[in-house]
Amino acid sequence: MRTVAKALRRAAEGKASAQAEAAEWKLLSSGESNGECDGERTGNSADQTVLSNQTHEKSEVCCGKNGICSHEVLRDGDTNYNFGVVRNRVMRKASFKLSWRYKGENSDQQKHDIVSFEKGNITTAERSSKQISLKWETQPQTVLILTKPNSASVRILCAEMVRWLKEQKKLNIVVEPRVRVELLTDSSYYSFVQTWQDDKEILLLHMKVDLVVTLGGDGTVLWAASMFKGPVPPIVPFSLGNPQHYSDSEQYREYLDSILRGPISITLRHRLLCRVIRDEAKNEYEAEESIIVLNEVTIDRGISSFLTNLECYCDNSFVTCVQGDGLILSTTSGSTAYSLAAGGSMVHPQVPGILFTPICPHSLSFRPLILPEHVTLRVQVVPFNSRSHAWASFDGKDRKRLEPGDALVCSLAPWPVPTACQVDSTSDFLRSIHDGLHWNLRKTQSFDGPRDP
Ligand SMILES: NC(=O)c1ccc[n+]([C@@H]2O[C@H](COP(=O)([O-])OP(=O)(O)OC[C@H]3O[C@@H](n4cnc5c(N)ncnc54)[C@H](O)[C@@H]3O)[C@@H](O)[C@H]2O)c1
Ligand SMILES: Nc1ncnc2c1ncn2[C@@H]1O[C@H](COP(=O)(O)OP(=O)(O)OP(=O)(O)O)[C@@H](O)[C@H]1O
Repeated sequence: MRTVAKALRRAAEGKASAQAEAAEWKLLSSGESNGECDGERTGNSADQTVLSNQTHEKSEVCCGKNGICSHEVLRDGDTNYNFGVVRNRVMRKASFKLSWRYKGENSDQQKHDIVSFEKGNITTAERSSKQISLKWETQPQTVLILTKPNSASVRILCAEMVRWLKEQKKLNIVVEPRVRVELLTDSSYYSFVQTWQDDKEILLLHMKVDLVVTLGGDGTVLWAASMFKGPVPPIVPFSLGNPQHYSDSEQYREYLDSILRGPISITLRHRLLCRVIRDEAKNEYEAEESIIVLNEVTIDRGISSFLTNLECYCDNSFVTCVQGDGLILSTTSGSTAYSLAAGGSMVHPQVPGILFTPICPHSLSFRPLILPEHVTLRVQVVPFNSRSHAWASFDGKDRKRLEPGDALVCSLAPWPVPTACQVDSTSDFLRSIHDGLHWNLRKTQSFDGPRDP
């Protein structure tokens, strides 16, 4: 009973702490933080074009009741190549507006009433065909390109794309330090490409980058999302496995052109905010740094041969005790990844919810669950009856050891990952399960044979 009471208290504290963290990020984004945004200017070394965290003087976030707006007021650098060298010219980061789009309608009509109580009758608004659309209000200026390492074809495509975006679209290009070195090894032409020197600068990327392009597979999108611990700019994933993008360079140019012009159909992919709370912590504020995942957080037995023994709570309610190889708490985007392999349902990424999927439970009746988006989940390694410790891993990375009594608290993060669609959310989801997973592929039954009279 003591464990239960303690866990319930911590679940409530966990939610408060996540909300506090969201508020902190809002402050950071609006430039009212304790000065972290206003760090010292990063020097512009001769051979390296670097980002500075000083460029973000002030940002305004404009979230009207109808739709979601983004306006960031930034201070520009003196050249196109370096952020934050001169602090006296004000530039707007490309702003955009999100609105619900209805099938057959091109207008910007927005509708937010999901439930209506007119004349005492409860009705729900028709919302099955909603597609979120992103419309640029000012032109994007800065693109971050992230690439899968060790791939010759990605490297070639990246060099070609950087050149085209710079020469034809006059955009500022930011890449990872590794990629800048690769580009400069190919040619000194690429010296205009920007990067960062210090990992702390990555924390401010969301204020400088209008668009992220990923060249790779799902793992590269996960990598891109993991770089943004708060708000995420729209991501345009170029999937290596998708011949549509790669058959010739004309096609990717056309696609990028349409993205830069807008409007773009996007999928808002929810993420999970996870915190590890050690048994000895006196309160939630002693939690370790939170981690945000796009696919899932997994608590498993690692190399131990013993069953994990995990006590699970959803808000104030006891859910169950997992005795098996472990548990996956997945987003709907992650539902087609590890959770699927463990028997979870595939869920459209726009469905708000958290998947609760056991890994090899030693029970005949443990079916996976899908819980609503607003809950806080708490998974504790049972303090007294566990034969071993457990391991938490985040999007398949960053494993953390959980001792008996340690807990993982997880809820939906306030910063989704907006990804550009090829067609629209639903077509893209269906195509990914057909092409990527060969869902329900079966030899067509032959025509000749027995029939109903
Ligand atoms: N048994 C399993 O299926 C299993 C085991 C471990 C990890 N994973 C998944 O791998 C992910 C990490 O990906 P990685 O690329 O860094 O590792 P990786 O290189 O080992 O690739 C894992 C595979 O999962 C696919 N994948 C990742 N996210 C997906 C998604 N949302 N929908 C459909 N397929 C997806 C990738 O395309 C890749 O083919 C983890 O988040 C986890 O979901 C799956
Ligand atoms: N920019 C990056 N820096 C470091 N690691 C990266 C980067 N981009 C991707 N990775 C890692 O490389 C691995 C493979 O990436 P990715 O999944 O994109 O390629 P893939 O496995 O060939 O694609 P697919 O999804 O088609 O199977 C992933 O584990 C990912 O975390």
